[in-house]
Amino acid sequence: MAPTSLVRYGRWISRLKFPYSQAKPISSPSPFSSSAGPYNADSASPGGPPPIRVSLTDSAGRGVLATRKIGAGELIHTAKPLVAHPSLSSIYHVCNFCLRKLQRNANVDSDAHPASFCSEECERHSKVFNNVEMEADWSDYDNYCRERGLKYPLLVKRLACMVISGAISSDLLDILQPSRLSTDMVLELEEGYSLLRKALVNANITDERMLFLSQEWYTGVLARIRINAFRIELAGGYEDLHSLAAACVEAEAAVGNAVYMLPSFYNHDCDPNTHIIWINNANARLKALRDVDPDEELRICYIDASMDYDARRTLLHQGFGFTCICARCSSGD
Ligand SMILES: C[S@@+](CC[C@H](N)C(=O)[O-])C[C@H]1O[C@@H](n2cnc3c(N)ncnc32)[C@H](O)[C@@H]1O
Repeated sequence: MAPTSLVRYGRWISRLKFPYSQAKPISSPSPFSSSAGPYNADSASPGGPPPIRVSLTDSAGRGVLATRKIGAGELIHTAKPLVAHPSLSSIYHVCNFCLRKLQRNANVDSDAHPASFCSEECERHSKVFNNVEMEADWSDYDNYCRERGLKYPLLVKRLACMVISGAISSDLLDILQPSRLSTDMVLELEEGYSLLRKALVNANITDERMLFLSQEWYTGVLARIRINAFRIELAGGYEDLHSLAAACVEAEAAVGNAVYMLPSFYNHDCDPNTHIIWINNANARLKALRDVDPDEELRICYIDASMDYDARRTLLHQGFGFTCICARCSSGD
């Protein structure tokens, strides 16, 4: 059965407010600006929108399909985060907005507030969350994340601050697929929710501005982030595949995590035809790994493809909650 076209790229992109990715002309030097286009949040060639569409697939929900032939190595599109947050171990070393590594002479001594930025531009863009974030004391919440090794609640905290500041609507992520959370998992989230609420109440954020902040909202956002967040490792200037492969082997720990809109619709394949990379900051680049035919689905690999069959299946099941139906898995490789 041919995939049913659900959404043309530009339709929903124009419906949503993008805090990290306001549509700007090409001349705007936003840190998340792509090379072109009025929707430079998720854009590729100067000539128009990316050569993709989001459609229903036969067996893996919605997916991203090529609308024309795409050549190996071609940049399909770029994508700016809807929300990004440095990992706690990187917080003094990367830009609090775009996750770019800070220069050594940046003001990041141990007494400095973690909100360091790589440029005035990033500092200005960060106002969508930073004014609210700076009002609260996050020590208990951050400790809760640190002690449990949790990274996604940091993204929820930032999203909540964006909603409070009026930069985004509280339903921004609703379009994304949520993961199924067990009752035990939901109970575990209660502590994070009450710590987030407490930090904001103590910062005198009014009830009116926190109307959206129910436990249901917190759980729903985390359930979506869990499936759709990307762990960001910067390749730092490596663009070609061989150099990137070498860079990945040497890569330091992730600088942070981010959620995107379009990249969230890419399904997984253990032998992918597309990959997502980050060069200097959280601005993602989706590139074809081989020639792709029109109407062929573009798939990325969510995990380390070099793992064996059993390890891949366990990880995909535990981390993403699905049993992979890709051709490689079907062949038992
Ligand atoms: C990041 S979302 C991708 C977009 C998603 N299909 C949607 O409709 O929004 C990941 C989810 O897509 C589905 N999926 C992705 N790749 C798959 C695969 N190879 N086999 C089966 N399901 C897959 C799973 O439900 C998974 O949890």
